[in-house]
Amino acid sequence: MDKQTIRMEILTTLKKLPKQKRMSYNQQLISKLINSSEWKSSEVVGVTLARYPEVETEKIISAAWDAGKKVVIPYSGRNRRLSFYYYERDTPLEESKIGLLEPADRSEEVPKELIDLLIVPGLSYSKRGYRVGFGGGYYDRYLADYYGKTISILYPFQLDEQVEDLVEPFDIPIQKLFIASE
Ligand SMILES: Nc1nc2c(c(=O)[nH]1)N(C=O)[C@@H](CNc1ccc(C(=O)N[C@@H](CCC(=O)O)C(=O)O)cc1)CN2
Ligand SMILES: Nc1ncnc2c1ncn2[C@@H]1O[C@H](COP(=O)(O)OP(=O)(O)OP(=O)(O)O)[C@@H](O)[C@H]1O
Repeated sequence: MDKQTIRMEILTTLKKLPKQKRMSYNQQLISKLINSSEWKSSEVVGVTLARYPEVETEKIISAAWDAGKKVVIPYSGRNRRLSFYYYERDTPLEESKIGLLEPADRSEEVPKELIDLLIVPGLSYSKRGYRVGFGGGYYDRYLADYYGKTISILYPFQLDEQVEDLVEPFDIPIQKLFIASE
């Protein structure tokens, strides 16, 4: 199976997921996350503004703010380069070409050395933390010289050892996966 097929299959499954199930998974993930040492030891957390049917991140962002952490969100720039910016309740956003919400004011990029924890989005993962994302390699490029902590949060069906067969030299595994249980 190739990456494109995996992407389509997982997107289909995500879209079919009943609301109740989705809510219960999200609940589990947020509690696993906020009880983790990775979370507790981080002051600056990088996270995406997830869009349906991705795994939700809204409550993670609120939890970070409530815990007094700073949140940074990505902008997908030229040459598939990500840059991160502080995100607060009143931060102006704009819609990207593919419909993601991204920071409108990009005058002050947050250097990657300041980001303690990156919550990396993806569609499918192997146990070792290799991932298939939306394509583009934005995160692979960013992670190539990122030395902070990386985690991903996922629903049980997003774990797939077939991802191991698709690992390419530029792929960088996520350090820790938080997986909702059935
Ligand atoms: N919610 C969310 N935000 C995220 C990601 C994600 O997976 N989820 N990303 C995870 O990586 C980055 C953005 N990923 C992207 C992946 C593909 C394309 C894309 O297909 N772009 C079109 C058009 C771009 C252009 O014309 O330059 C293309 O490449 O054809 C854009 C961004 C950062 N933000
Ligand atoms: N460090 C890097 N330097 C240059 N090109 C890279 C690097 N990492 C990945 N790439 C390129 O980016 C593309 C990666 O696409 P892939 O389908 O693996 O993306 P993905 O991991 O699913 O997406 P994303 O990381 O955006 O969520 C490949 O074409 C690869 O050549």
